[in-house]
Amino acid sequence: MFFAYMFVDVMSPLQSLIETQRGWSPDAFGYYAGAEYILNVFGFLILAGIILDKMGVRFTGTLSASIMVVGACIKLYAISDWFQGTALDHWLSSWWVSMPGSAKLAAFGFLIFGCGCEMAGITVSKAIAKWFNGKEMAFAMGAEMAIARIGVFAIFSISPRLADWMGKDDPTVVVPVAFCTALLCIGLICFIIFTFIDRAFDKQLDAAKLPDAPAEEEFKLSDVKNIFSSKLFWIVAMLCVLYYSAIFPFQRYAANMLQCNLGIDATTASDIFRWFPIGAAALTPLLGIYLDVKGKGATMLIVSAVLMIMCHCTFALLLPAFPSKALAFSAIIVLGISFSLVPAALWPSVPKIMDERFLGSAYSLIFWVQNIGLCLFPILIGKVLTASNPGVDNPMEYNYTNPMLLFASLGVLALFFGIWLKVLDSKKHYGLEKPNIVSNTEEKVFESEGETFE
Ligand SMILES: C[C@H](NC(=O)[C@@H](N)CCCCN)C(=O)O
Repeated sequence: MFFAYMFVDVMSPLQSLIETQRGWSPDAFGYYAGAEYILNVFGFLILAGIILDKMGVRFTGTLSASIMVVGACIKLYAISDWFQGTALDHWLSSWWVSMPGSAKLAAFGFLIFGCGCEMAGITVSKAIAKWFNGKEMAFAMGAEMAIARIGVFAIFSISPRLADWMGKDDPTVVVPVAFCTALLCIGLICFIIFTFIDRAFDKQLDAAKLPDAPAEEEFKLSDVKNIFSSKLFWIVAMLCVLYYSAIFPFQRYAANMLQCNLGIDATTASDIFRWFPIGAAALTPLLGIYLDVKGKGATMLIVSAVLMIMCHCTFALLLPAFPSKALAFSAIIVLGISFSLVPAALWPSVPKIMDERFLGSAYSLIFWVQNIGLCLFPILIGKVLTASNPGVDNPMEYNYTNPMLLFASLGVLALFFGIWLKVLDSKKHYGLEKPNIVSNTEEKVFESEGETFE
């Protein structure tokens, strides 16, 4: 996931460079960024969850890592000089002309990569739930997410520098993308090694099972229907989509937003923004430990939404009026804290309320709803940015107030769902506020076939 998250954001600090070098407008950049999620939204993620529950972690993980490598290679080719001027480039550039051929093919590669990346995300969550069942699961998930966030930190730090590899006068997006593609190949090899370790772990689990233990229930397609008909599922999924839509799409535009508000170059903007994932990386595992030992998951979700609203309002209204690096830096750090609370509380809560046999599908359905937002919001933000800046050609002069207010409004809605979840939890005792370690020994709410959360 470290390498996958690096690849996801490798172009984020280079928005202005790709605009000047390949003619991608903010709109085109928005379409490219949203492409990561398109196939997932059109059902691939649901299929991925079913594959995961049917075929297991080892098969699905290897498949997903391979898909990421294929998608990355397509994107690398699309932005390379080799693709420029080819027949395919001419043909792709001949229709929907506001989206250059390179942007269309890069978006296609990113779409393939996105299928692998999300499939890998649910696989990793299910694998952690299996390996840490009854133990420090929230800490383990927090640590995994922290490693992924360090990937984002790393890529925001090195991407602009790798782009200058050939010299500051001749920057290129190809070197950073090629570098991350190579890392994905290493990631695939790492996962193949993990499959051997996981097989050995399964043997240990089988050996530890009592001979007369009841056979585990198999995953059934009707489980998907049951998950969909649950109110609690929808609250969790809505909270997830609203919150994450104000984070990941923001990440794509953040560097440029800082450049425009502070009048700084891409490297300086990335150097400020990279502390956002680092703050999240440092805190998520600690909050995971807190959740394992003390609980308070639903409260964490509420606090997180409040912090996010404050930060996006700062970027929308305060930073343009008081363009200070210190202010930008403080808001980025607070947003990092917010971004450690939701993941630390949300993902480890899912195994508390879902049965293990359809945990893959449960994660995939939440990811699916989330992906709809992650797909649409970069596009919407690109459109709002273009509409709010009529006649502005210089990518250093955009006014980001409206896009940032849109992100803040998502936070307000997420806050509403967080409060609803907490109220429901206190009435129906789902155990979301309880410590993780204790609740693992208690009965899951979603126990028997056909039963919904309530
Ligand atoms: C674990 C969680 N991941 C997700 O929410 C993914 N569905 C989205 C990942 C976006 C980058 N492709 C997280 O990172 O908190």
